[in-house]
Amino acid sequence: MPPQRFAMPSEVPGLAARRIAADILDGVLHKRRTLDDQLDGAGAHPGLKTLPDRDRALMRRLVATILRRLGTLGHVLSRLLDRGIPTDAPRAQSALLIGAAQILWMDVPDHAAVDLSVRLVQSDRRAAKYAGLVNAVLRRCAREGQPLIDEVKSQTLDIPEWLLARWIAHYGEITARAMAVALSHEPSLDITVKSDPAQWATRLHGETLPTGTVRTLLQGSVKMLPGFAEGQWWVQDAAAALPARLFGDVAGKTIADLCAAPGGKTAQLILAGADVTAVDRSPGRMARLRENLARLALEAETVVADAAEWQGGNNSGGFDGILVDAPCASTGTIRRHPDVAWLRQEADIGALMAVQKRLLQRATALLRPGGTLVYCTCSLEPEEGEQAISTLLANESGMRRAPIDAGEVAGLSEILTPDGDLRTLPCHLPHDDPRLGGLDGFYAARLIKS
Ligand SMILES: C[S@@+](CC[C@H](N)C(=O)[O-])C[C@H]1O[C@@H](n2cnc3c(N)ncnc32)[C@H](O)[C@@H]1O
Repeated sequence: MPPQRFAMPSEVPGLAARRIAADILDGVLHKRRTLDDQLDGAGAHPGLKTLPDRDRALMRRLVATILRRLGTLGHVLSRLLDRGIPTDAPRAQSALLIGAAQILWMDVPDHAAVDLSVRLVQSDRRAAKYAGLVNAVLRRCAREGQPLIDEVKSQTLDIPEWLLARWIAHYGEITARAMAVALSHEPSLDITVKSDPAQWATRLHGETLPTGTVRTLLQGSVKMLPGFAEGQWWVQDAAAALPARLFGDVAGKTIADLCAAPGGKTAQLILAGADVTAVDRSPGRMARLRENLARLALEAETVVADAAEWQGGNNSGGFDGILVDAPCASTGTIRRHPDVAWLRQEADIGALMAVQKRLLQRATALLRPGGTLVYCTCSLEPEEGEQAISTLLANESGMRRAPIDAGEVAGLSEILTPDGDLRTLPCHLPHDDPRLGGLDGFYAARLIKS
């Protein structure tokens, strides 16, 4: 945990936000800590509490921008630094990244970006000797940065090589590169509303997507937006809002959501009239689910358990529906969680596949005959999607695929596979303004138990 040195009353405005950004960036790049872990819950950076909402939002955007463009930033800085990025003072490295990201992609005056980064290194014992270097490099970045970005525009430096190679192998070169480009843009804020999307699109200065999601470019704390405190909507990527709809009419049906927290899909199912049992292994995440449902004035039974072992509680005859939104490599969420690209390792996929297989087996057992299983992951990796389902179908003769029709997904046939599964990609739903286009990468399949 960083020392308590953030709320200094006489500090230059904006410096605390940059210092916390630097700590969090160090956490991701050098301690392999996720952004979620450092931004929320028990492990959150203690300085966050001292930041006004506006600075907190700016800090989050700054860190996300750096992680989203890390490969390109590395290229730009290496071209501007004769002897490479200093390795003996991590704060000098983060100050350079923070300064350059603001200059190149954010609406911060260049002189302020340079000044704050210089102050950042000056206040660090090991990095202070690099104040002159940081000043000179960032001034050059303001003058020469854009052409240096253009130099590598056709390359895909912001996606780790191993991951890009997988995407090329599965989706082909053109699609994989389009995915990488889509991931380099700051994403919109996607919202699922309880009712009347058109009205909420107007109130939130956004637009309604064909699937009913409200998409807006508003920034800052979502808690301050109209309708949040009143529980009229929740944040949910447009692609993440699709799997729960694949059950069709769920009014009065029993549905077990086996990996439920923080509850976006649980909320959709309750709102559609289902009697939902929400299961999640993590007590902390389940507490968030309960908090979210309370704000939305929605009710579900909640169970903290390993769903791969769970016996179904009081439901002895089997559930009408089971949703498995399995833990996965999460490579489909890199737009919104850019740390995933740098923290995830290819070796993780095998271990996650084993968990997915156990969850699918249990889900099959918990379903009543004729019941519907929807399996989904926010992963772009076929092992966690298409292959997981073909393995299940090969081993469980009592399960068959119920192909999804384009009419169920607002006519978007491009997001369906030839087998009738859902497969959204970051480059789907293109828009003239790239920030308003794109979807998280999701896979979903619908199966029926005979
Ligand atoms: C992708 S997230 C679920 C997101 C959620 N469905 C939503 O829409 O908000 C995966 C969840 O699975 C939970 N999880 C992982 N392994 C589990 C297991 N064996 N049993 C139950 N939950 C598990 C994690 O704690 C995490 O909350």
